Amino acid sequence: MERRHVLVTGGAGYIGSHACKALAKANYIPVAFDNLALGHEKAVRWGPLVVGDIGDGDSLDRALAVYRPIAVIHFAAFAYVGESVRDPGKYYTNNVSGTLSLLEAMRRTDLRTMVFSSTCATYGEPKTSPIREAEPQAPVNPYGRTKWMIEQILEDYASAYGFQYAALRYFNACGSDPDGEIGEWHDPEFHLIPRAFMAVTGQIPHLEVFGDDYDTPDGTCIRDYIHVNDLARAHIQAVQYLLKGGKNCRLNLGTGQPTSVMEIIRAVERVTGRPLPRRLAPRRPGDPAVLFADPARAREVLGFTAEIKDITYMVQTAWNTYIDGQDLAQLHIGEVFQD
Ligand SMILES: NC(=O)c1ccc[n+]([C@@H]2O[C@H](COP(=O)([O-])OP(=O)(O)OC[C@H]3O[C@@H](n4cnc5c(N)ncnc54)[C@H](O)[C@@H]3O)[C@@H](O)[C@H]2O)c1
Ligand SMILES: O=c1ccn([C@@H]2O[C@H](COP(=O)(O)OP(=O)(O)O[C@H]3O[C@H](CO)[C@H](O)[C@H](O)[C@H]3O)[C@@H](O)[C@H]2O)c(=O)[nH]1
Repeated sequence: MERRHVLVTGGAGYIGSHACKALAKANYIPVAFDNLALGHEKAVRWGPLVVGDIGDGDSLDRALAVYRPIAVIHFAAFAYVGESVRDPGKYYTNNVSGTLSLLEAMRRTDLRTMVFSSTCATYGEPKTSPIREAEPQAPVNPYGRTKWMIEQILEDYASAYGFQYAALRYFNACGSDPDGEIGEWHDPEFHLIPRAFMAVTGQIPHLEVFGDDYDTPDGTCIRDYIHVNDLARAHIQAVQYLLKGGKNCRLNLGTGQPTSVMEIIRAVERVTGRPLPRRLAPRRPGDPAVLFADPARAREVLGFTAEIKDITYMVQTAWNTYIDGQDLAQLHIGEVFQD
């Protein structure tokens, strides 16, 4: 059968590049559309890279005309919670206006199928976990609000223009390609597991543990860590579900398994075989004590269940592709990881 194209905005980024690899394995041709603001050319290895901005309608029109994709998986966004509080304009412009520009380009070519990267940050600080999709949407920062706004825009585009969408609310993406071809290469990096590696390797003097007096068994925050390959697979299942005429949906993507910051710290020490220098720091504003998914709906709707449950394995895959700050700077200019 002819291999069909899928446009992957943000395809040079962390989750997007893993999705591209999974798409190619599933016999699609992933077309990465990325402005390389935060992504890496070297992470695009399974299909063409179009260097363009989702805010640029002409660039999108050209890519859609050349590749005629059957669907769009939309990862491109800024996703730093703290930065979104300091500079909300940057987030509303890139995430919300950028998505509107993309949706309008899709309308111009009569392409109406989108899988969208949403986040559990749309729930804000829910009173209880596991979190079901019906929980109130109450984001507590501009980043989360941009994602919730986009979900509502998608609903309006579905009603008025016949768009089909799946908004996938990820919990904490982690780990990397078990083959070691791509990894989580963020600069700057604020996520717990790569920050822990930075402390283990001396890139930073110590990991700050944001609070140990939460109402949790060991006092540290609890999250739901889902492996990036499981996330990638969920996106392909969502594309296939929509193309078969599946109903529009908003789904949690998590394992449903609660893991504390201390449990991550111990996994990092086990995997690296080194002590993790750490220091207690004040609670990070806006951090809920406990956040984990009820994954039942994604199973019912997409038939999706996260396969990787072992946190040590998740951390191991991340460690295998960890790149320190200096090499990461080189990755931007393409001097390492030659094909
Ligand atoms: N990492 C997580 O734990 C997590 C959790 C929930 C949701 N998400 C969402 O998943 C998506 C991907 O996250 P990630 O961790 O892979 O981030 P990432 O920064 O690694 O990838 C985002 C990519 O989008 C590109 N991009 C940004 N703005 C663009 C624009 N205007 N035009 C074209 N390209 C643009 C960047 O260059 C980058 O390659 C984001 O939408 C994020 O909000 C991530
Ligand atoms: O240096 C650190 C970094 C994190 N943490 C703790 O580790 C846990 C995980 O923190 P991350 O920053 O790795 O991720 P978040 O839980 O803040 O994730 C949120 O922000 C992400 C955006 O990057 C996603 O949108 C995700 O859905 C949303 O819940 C939190 O309890 C945090 O307090 C530390 O103790 N020290």
